[in-house]
Amino acid sequence: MAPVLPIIDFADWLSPTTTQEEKTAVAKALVDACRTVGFVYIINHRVSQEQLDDAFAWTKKLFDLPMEEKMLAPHPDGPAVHRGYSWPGLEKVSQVLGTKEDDEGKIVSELRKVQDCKESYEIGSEENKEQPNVWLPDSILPGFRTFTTSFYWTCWAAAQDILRALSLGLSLPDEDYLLRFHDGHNNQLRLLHYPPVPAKELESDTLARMPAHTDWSSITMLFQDDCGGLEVQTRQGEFVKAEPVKGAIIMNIGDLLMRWSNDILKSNLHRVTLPPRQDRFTGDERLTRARYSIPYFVSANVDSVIECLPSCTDEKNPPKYPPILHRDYRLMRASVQYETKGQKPAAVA
Ligand SMILES: O=C(O)CCC(=O)C(=O)O
Ligand SMILES: [Fe+2]
Repeated sequence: MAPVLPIIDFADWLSPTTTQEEKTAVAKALVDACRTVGFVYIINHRVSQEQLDDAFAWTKKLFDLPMEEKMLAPHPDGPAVHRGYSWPGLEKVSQVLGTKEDDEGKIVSELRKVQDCKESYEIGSEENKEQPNVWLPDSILPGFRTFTTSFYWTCWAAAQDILRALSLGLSLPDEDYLLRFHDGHNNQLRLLHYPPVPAKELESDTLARMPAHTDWSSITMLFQDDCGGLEVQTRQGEFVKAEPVKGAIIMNIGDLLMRWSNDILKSNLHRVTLPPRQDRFTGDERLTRARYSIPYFVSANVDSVIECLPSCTDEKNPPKYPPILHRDYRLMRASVQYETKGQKPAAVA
């Protein structure tokens, strides 16, 4: 079945003989898709299949380690630093489900009770002093640090093409406009593992892989394995499957760029749920397959002032949001997601 999200081919963007018209066509197609569904597949980008295969192999090796070893690089307590290993249940992607009336008729927030069934490991630039990396001792997984820090910069090379194409497609004053707010040191490479779970737990919402959420980044680039389960909400409100396409980047707009573009580019809800095909289940319990994915979140420098982009406002469309320092925006978002105080997984408590 053909994927339902738009496919943007970057071959023309990257070719040394490309004309300005061809580049503009790629950029306009990208921005058109980002104005509606906010998610696209990007093919013929700079991240080779070999690099991707290696990245998934390292991801599997990491999560195959025993819990005690993974916990030698624990995610720090609280929302300020987002690095290292998060054990299943630590991160709650969407804590406030909505509102409901309590017994006295007062409107209160409905907090989620479902545990997220995933583990993750976050890596940033080694030069980012505000977000220091949390590494395993090298003897536990020799080569992991070297590979992942180099893969971080490979992803950044592909991200720069996308930021340039977005600047051109949005008719910003020049192609490097958005890049000037992004030096690459504030991005985040995330390795994700969703262990096998009984399908009925996901069907009955007692467990979740990743509930519906939007990303906070400027853009996110996601690599997924062939398990499936990622779904994206369209503007009509229905969730459609973002089927695995080998080697493709799934690129989406994050909340920061939506705000920055005066809501012209859309940051849409997405979630990870049951793998779509029956052959993804094994055994009596209908265990789902394990799933691995690798998102790369691209964010502006923390000292950037995020103020409506010049081509996204005119007399009829004044800026909807006041300027905000990116550091303040990030802290505001992180404090909702990570609230831990000394929690540890049962196995290492
Ligand atoms: O695992 C996936 O495919 C999606 C991950 C995701 O949406 C996220 O980490 O924000
Ligand atoms: Fe996401």
